[in-house]
Amino acid sequence: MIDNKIPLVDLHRHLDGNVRVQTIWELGHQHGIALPADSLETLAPFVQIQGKETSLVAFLKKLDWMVAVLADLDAVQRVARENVADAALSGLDYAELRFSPYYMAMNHKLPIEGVVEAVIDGVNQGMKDHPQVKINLIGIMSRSFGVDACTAELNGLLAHRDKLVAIDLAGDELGFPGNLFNDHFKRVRDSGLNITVHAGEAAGAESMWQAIQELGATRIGHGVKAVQDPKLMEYLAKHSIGIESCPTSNLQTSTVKSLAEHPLRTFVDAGVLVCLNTDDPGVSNIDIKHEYALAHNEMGFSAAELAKLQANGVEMAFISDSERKALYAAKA
Ligand SMILES: O=c1[nH]cnc2c1ncn2[C@@H]1O[C@H](CO)[C@@H](O)[C@H]1O
Ligand SMILES: [Zn+2]
Repeated sequence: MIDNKIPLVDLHRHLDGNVRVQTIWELGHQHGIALPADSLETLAPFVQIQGKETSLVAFLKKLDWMVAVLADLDAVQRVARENVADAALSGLDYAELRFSPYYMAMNHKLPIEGVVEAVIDGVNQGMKDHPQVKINLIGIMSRSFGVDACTAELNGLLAHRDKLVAIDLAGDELGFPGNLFNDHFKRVRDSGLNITVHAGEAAGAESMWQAIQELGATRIGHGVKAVQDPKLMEYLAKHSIGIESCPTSNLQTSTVKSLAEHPLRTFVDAGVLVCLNTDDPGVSNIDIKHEYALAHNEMGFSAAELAKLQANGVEMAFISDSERKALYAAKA
């Protein structure tokens, strides 16, 4: 299902949505944090989706235990390091790991900038241990905690601007629309970082227009609702706005009722640049190969079409052309 001549990438992957159940268990015990279950087996359903949730916000609750155990910066570093190991083990050549330092810091009042540094350190250690995978980091502003929290979060992220490739906006899209964050993204544009925004997931196509035209997004996370707006579809194709598609996540958040309703095929037919991603692999209990298998077995994509999706991911990556060439060269 995977073309071995094309680099395998995952561009939409939350580091704080990928904490191992075992790690939650160990950190909880190490730091005396009361967990909701008394064995690994009974803990899993609290942090992994069973079937599907009724909404995005319900899905996002599963991540809460993943950050509840981040009692100190060592814990943050460990989780970042393990994320690189997980990416390597799942066969990825390149991944963009995104994380929300405010969300990771808030339970134990860790310093936001310290969390950013601990993530960077952990990822660097992970890359030393697993040199077959190259990682870049995307900083997230978690919109669910409001405008001021996002300002503090952005301050912490921009202090390490040179260690990031982009900034994202994630969380409760319906409750906290993108226009609340216009000023934040003005700062991001001034910093020169790339911009990707979660949009058209819980809210409609208008949220994607806002992300592109006002926030300056050049990639969109999910973008499921674009298919309701033919003008937007045309715009996405014409301007090569990349869609980071995450089919399993879309099912589990009830963004789509079934895979038959998933817009991946519509994007491809309309000439929109789109790639496959995991979103929150720990919460969904999947890896990237699962998404390719799903597209093949349940959504009718041929091997050639999967290869195109795989290559789209490389094209959409926030890397230079020489880095893109190096990724391909390593596969030759
Ligand atoms: O699928 C998603 N849609 C929107 N927000 C998400 C999704 N997955 C995780 N987060 C959000 O990203 C931050 C942690 O990286 C948290 O704000 C979490 O709620
Ligand atoms: Zn996401």
